[in-house]
Amino acid sequence: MVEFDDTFRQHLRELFVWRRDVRRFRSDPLPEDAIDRLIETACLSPSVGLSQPWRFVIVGDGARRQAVTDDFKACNADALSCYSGERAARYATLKLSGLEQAPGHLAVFADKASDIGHGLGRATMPETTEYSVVAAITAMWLAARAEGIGLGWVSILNPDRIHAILDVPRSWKFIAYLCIGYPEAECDRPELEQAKWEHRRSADAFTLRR
Ligand SMILES: Cc1cc2c(cc1C)N(C[C@H](O)[C@H](O)[C@H](O)COP(=O)(O)O)c1[nH]c(=O)[nH]c(=O)c1N2
Repeated sequence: MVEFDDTFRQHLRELFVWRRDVRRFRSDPLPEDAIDRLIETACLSPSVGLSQPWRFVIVGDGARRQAVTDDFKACNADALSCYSGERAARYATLKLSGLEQAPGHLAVFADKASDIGHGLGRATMPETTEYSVVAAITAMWLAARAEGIGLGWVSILNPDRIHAILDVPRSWKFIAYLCIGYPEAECDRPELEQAKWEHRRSADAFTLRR
């Protein structure tokens, strides 16, 4: 049996504290097998009915990467136009993707048509397919940080455009586009907190007791 001691638990807590959404990447490349290893770890995640609905697309093609970056720029301009006044001015200063610097691009989808798992757990809550994929992304995020690799989740994208750019099956639902690389800096506070956009609140703020 494997046991985890206090030192491990302390380190694990530090891993949670120091995991960041990274938008600023150094230009040095990742080890050749880094993304495959992260995918392997992600595949150890829980999934509804053991359906393993995650589908990963490693995006290495320059034209496709550029098309995703262009889509981000268009979506981000639209997002900016939804704010006004001081909030708009602040939004305009935020760096919300590392698409142009990150050596690794990874798109993640949920396969809504797969019969792996034989539907167990999904009849009343079909959205558990997507939840399972998000669980896998979280595992990957932490595993990456544990080896000094940063991961940045980009959602300011048009899912239909991403489908077309990456030419994946229609039954795959777009979940995340991840930038992966070595971070320029480490920090124990979210970048959005440093930029005074939002702050992390204590667990009490989100916990009811009945
Ligand atoms: C589903 C989802 C989608 C996004 C994000 C996260 C998640 C979970 N985040 C990252 C988000 O801003 C970040 O997690 C919080 O600000 C907290 O910071 P840390 O992750 O603790 O560094 C994110 N960040 C960003 O710069 N551009 C984006 O499009 C997104 N989209």
